[in-house]
Amino acid sequence: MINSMNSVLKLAVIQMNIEAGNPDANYAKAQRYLDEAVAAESKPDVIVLPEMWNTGYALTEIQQLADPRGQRTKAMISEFCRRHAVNVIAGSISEHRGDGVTNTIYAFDREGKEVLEYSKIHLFQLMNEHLHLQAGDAAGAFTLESAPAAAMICYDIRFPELARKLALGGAKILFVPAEWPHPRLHHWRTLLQARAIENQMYVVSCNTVGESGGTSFFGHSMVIDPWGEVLAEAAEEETIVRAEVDLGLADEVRGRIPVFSDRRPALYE
Ligand SMILES: O=C(O)CCC(=O)C(=O)O
Repeated sequence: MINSMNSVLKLAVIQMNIEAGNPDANYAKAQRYLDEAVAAESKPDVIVLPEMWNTGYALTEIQQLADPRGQRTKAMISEFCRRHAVNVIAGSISEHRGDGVTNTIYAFDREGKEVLEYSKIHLFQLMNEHLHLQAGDAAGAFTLESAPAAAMICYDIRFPELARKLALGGAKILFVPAEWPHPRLHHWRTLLQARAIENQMYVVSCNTVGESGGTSFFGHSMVIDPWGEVLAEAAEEETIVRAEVDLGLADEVRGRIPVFSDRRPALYE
């Protein structure tokens, strides 16, 4: 466990191609990448998966394909976390909740205990999410090894109010699983860096790669520090992005430029 004396975390971000409409293939691939991530000499503390990694954007079949109450995903990830004593931000999956399907992140700690369930609250109309998915109704704050952390999903990063709320709640690191496509690479990079700089926190994004239904996903998963420096960035192929972060830097940056205490919310909220 980390504490105030040890806030360094090794990250492994799994940037993978997802086969739309083929959960069995995607669960098998995710398992292979998880195994590869922990096999490294420098074992990660936290592993991150991308958005909708079980089904991809097979939205017209999503009712049949989504994981009922997330049971298959939760069993697989929880067991993996326990076996390897590692935290996993299980990207997001399509979860069937009985009355509809949500785009939901789970996070599990080193004991295999679920510490976060967050369903995407802003559905992306350009890709018809609003026609097939139910939006969540709560923000994604959680605790990662004693530190305040948060998660948002893909399109959510266009809503700075959400990231600010999570940062005001104390989050020092924000995880962003995504399936973000061409041609908006400059939006992706700029928005992620902006969320890191304005909220003085780490941003860890995990995008997909490959083609699906005429849409091309560009990868470029990124680890950005609270100054906005890019510590690691993938290209457009499948890969595991590895980086080390020190959550103490968020406190240091917040101390040097006291954005939070300088806010004048009465004038603009
Ligand atoms: O906001 C964007 O440009 C992309 C968002 C997106 O692809 C998503 O939320 O799935």
